[in-house]
Order: sequence, then C-alpha cells, then structure tokens
Amino acid sequence: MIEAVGLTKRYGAKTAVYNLSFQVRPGAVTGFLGPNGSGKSTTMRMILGLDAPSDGHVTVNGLPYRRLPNAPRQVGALLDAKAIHGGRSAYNHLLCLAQLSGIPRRRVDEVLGVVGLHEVARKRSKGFSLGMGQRLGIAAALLGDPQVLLFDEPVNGLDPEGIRWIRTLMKRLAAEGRTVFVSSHLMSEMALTADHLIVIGRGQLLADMSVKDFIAHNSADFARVRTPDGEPEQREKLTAALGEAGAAVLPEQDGTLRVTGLPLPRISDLAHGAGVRLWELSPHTASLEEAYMRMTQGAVDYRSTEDQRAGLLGPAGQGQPNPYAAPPGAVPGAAGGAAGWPPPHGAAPAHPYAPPAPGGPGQPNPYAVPPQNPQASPQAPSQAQPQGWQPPPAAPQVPQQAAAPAAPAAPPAPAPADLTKRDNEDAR
Ligand SMILES: Nc1ncnc2c1ncn2[C@@H]1O[C@H](COP(=O)(O)OP(=O)(O)OP(=O)(O)O)[C@@H](O)[C@H]1O
Repeated sequence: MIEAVGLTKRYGAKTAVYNLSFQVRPGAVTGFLGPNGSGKSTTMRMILGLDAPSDGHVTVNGLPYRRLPNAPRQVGALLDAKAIHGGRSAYNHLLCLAQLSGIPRRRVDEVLGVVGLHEVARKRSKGFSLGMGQRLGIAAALLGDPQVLLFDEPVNGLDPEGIRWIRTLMKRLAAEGRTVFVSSHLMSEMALTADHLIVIGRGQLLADMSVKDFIAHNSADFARVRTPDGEPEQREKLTAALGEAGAAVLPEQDGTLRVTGLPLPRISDLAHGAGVRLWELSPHTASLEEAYMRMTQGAVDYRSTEDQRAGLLGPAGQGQPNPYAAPPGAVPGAAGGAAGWPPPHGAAPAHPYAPPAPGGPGQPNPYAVPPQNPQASPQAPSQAQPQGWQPPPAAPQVPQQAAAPAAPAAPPAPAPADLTKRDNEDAR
C-alpha cells in the first residue's frame, strides 16, 4: 500500500505537486494519469525517497521509503530505463543491484527470463534498443520480488508484443496481491490494464476512482445516426424531428448525425414517423481516452499551436464543435478552461454533450473521494473538486498549512501567446 497525504513539492517558484492525497492499494493495477508536466514523475520520485516533499508525506507499507528495512526487496521501480551503465552487460547490471541488496544471484537469471532478455544477457546494454532497455528496467524492478511496484511509462518503446506482455505481467503481479502503480499516456492500454485510476493535473488530484466510474462520469454517450447518402432532405427532416423531441443533434464530418438526449428506440421511432430511412443507428460509448481528454483539457500545459487554432481537442475534428470543450460561458481558465467547468453542482449542462453536472441532485460527485477511501483526510475535499480547480500557486503563495481547506489563489491564466512561446521553446 502506498499512501500520500498532502504531498507537495516545490522547485523554487515552481509547484510541481500540490497537496496530493491518495492511496494505492494492493491487489489492483492503479493507473497514474496526467498531462505532460503534471507531476507524475515527481510524485513517484517522492514515493521512492529520491525527492523530499516540501510538505506532506508519503509512505509505503506504513513507512517512508528511506525508513523501509531493505527497501529494494519491498519496493521495485522503473523510473528511467536509460539510467543504466551502458558499458555493463544486462546480467552484470542486475547482478550489481542484486549484490547491493543481498538478493541471491539466481534471481538475476530468473528475472532475465521473465523479461525475455536471457539470450542477450551478456551483451552490453548500450547497444540495447529502447524496448530492450525498458525490459531491463522492468527486470531490475522485479529483482527483489517486491510487494510494491512502480512503473513510470513502462510501455515506452515496446512493440505490440511487448505491450501485451507488460499488460499481462502487471495484471499477474496485481493478482498475486501486489501493489502496482503505473503511469502511462497510452489511454487505450490503461483501459485494458488498470482497475483503478489516479488522475492529476498541474500537480493536483483530479480523480481517484475505478476506470469504469471515470469513463461514466467524464463522458456522455450518444447515438450515431446515418441517413441515406445523397438525400440531404432526409437528414434535414430527421434533424428537425429529433430537435422537436428534445434531442441535441450535431452533424459530423462523415455525414452522420451525433444525437444525444434520446434513447436509440425513440430515435428509430421518430425516424419512422418522419418517413426517414436509416442506414445506421448505433450507440457510441466513450473510451477512456475521450473521458481523460475531457477531464484534463484545462490542465494541459503543452499544446500545439495548430491544435489551439483548430480547436482539435476531441474527435469531432476541425471545424466541428468539440464535444469535450468547455461549454460557452465557461470561465476560460489556464490553458483552456478548467476553471468553472464542469458546471457547478446542480446546474444544467450548457453543452449538448456535457454529462450531467457532477454531484448534482441525486448524483454522486465523481470527483469526490470514494467513501470507502480512508483518504478522507482534512485535505481531501479541497483537492477533489475540479470545479474549483486552480493551478497550484507559486511558492510564496502556498499556505504553509497543507490542510488549508480552500483552494489556493490562482496565478493569472497564461495567455495563448504564452503557450505558443512554450511550444516554441520546446521545439528548440
Ligand atoms: N528537478 C526539477 N527542477 C525544477 N523543476 C522540475 C524538476 N523536476 C520536475 N520539475 C517540473 O515539475 C513539473 C512536473 O514534472 P514531472 O516530470 O513530475 O511531470 P510528469 O507528469 O511526469 O510529466 P511527463 O508526463 O511529461 O513525464 C514540470 O513542470 C517540471 O518541469
């Protein structure tokens, strides 16, 4: 079990992680998601005692990493697969690690077999491909047969077979009762691998819930409807009939209609009543990627200037309304408008594809910490409210009390020009 309470990390004026509280439980794969620069690696480094928190604390099995007896046998981690002495063979690299931690030599052969590197074990690792390096890093993480495992972007550079292998491995490790905490930007992979998600944006907690709940709470299902090609009057007739019945209808670039607000049988009946033939009527269930994009859109620091101009944030494509965009009137917060969005509790969503307001009457708040989660520390309520989500403050503004109930004051949102500048700097 990993437990973070009020975890905060500042690098000078930069607040990388702010007041983060969560638990990572054994027996499950917990995905750790967040846009670039949101603080995932920093959090992992603090878990592993490589960085000291500025505030708050994090424990592994009840103790800070540095106080764990023989930590490498309790916690295994893949942080940076490139952090290997290239002149050493894979075997010698692992043997050094094993000897430092009192791990028997035979374990080196075992883990080399597990990760599929036994045939190249005597080769120098500087000749390894990206994927081979990842496998060696994973072997090192498994070396002490630890109960707690952390993987930062483990599928980086792996081919499809390798990706599938790591998915199976993680599930197996979790099924053995271990704690598996894994960061990734590959949403399709996370959807297949993770049971639970912790999502952060700009160093703050955005969500702590199961994958299923995360998708359900951050997306809106809709129907795809296609009328016969080359008969625009059929499409118009149907659009009018659906609109009259209270549906929201948006034309897609591929000629279909995206319909929300009505069940499929009702759409079919309305089409029949209007004398419109249908070539397609299919349900669309949101993917983890769509739900993730929707939740984190306002917490993205680095975005292409082309995407900003075209509004390419969701699958609707250029020139189409973006179903994941903040509704008109949402406060344009930092880098795209998290502030004020989702709408306040109980408010009707202004956007046709917006899911119901989280925490509205009769609805659980998807951003709230689940009741069974003992994370309900004094810090939790202020962290788990994306509606009031604010970027972490610069160092002088951070209240010294980690348990401060109110969200900290937000610095001014960067103007698009600032983002452009950052992009250009990145490109350099
Ligand atoms: N040693 C450091 N000194 C100063 N700033 C740092 C340091 N380490 C991280 N940061 C900053 O802290 C923020 C969080 O970085 P971090 O690497 O934790 O993000 P991340 O979520 O892992 O990003 P990515 O998905 O791109 O790997 C970034 O703005 C980064 O520039």
